[in-house]
Amino acid sequence: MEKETLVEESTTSDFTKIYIAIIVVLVTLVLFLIYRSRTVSRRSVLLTGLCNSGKTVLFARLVHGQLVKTFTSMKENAGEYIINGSSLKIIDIPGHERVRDKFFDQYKPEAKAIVYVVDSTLIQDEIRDIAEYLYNILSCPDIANNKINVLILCNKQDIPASKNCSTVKTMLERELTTLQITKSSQLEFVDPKIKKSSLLVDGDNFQFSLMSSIKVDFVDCNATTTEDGSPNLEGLEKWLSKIV
Ligand SMILES: Nc1nc2c(ncn2[C@@H]2O[C@H](COP(=O)(O)OP(=O)(O)OP(=O)(O)O)[C@@H](O)[C@H]2O)c(=O)[nH]1
Repeated sequence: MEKETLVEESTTSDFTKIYIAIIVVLVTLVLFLIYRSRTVSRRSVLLTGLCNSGKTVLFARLVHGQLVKTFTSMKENAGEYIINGSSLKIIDIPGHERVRDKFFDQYKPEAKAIVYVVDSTLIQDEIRDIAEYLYNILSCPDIANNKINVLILCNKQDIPASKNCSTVKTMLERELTTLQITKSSQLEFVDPKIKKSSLLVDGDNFQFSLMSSIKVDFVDCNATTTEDGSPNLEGLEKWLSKIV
């Protein structure tokens, strides 16, 4: 009789162990599925920059391998770019001030990298706007926290008045130095504790190399719009092949 009770007890405890194991596996599976559904896979390259910098021409060159006639976009363009046997999704974000933040916010969760296109012929006249939009991108927590790489693409190098990428870099560093001082003092006025969050780098002098979580590269480019002119996308394509 005693033996029977012992056998019964051990069978019951075996069943309990199996039940617990099944529950643990099910809970883990459910948690994993919830985690998977919340993590968006990052495989998009966002083409950003002011109006007329050349994003749509570049998009058409990369995605369709051809030259297109463009006009100011108010909607995004999206397409696949194949490189080294893999594919990246290229998203051309319109540069118009009224819509660019909306589209940037919509696509930043899937960004693997950001290409910031600059019209190198207008850098002197547009430096404030160019630096301000770039500041907004670089100070975006989603971009810094996910260590998203950024390429500053100095476009329209076929035009003699254009500045090359090392001049563009120097001009942007100077402007971003001013910008982060202005932004941080404005914020300090509102709340001294949030001053630090507005700085792109520690210290007053901004340099791209001092940014701790975002790597910023520079390359020259021309997406050339004439039928007979050959484009130069070599630097851009090399960079894309590294991040794919
Ligand atoms: N010469 C020259 N012109 C270019 C180059 N890339 C673009 N363009 C011209 O610049 C103008 C603007 O090009 P888009 O590609 O429409 O500019 P975008 O950045 O998409 O502009 P939005 O749609 O307003 O954001 C067009 O007239 C293009 O033909 C280039 O490398 N060289």
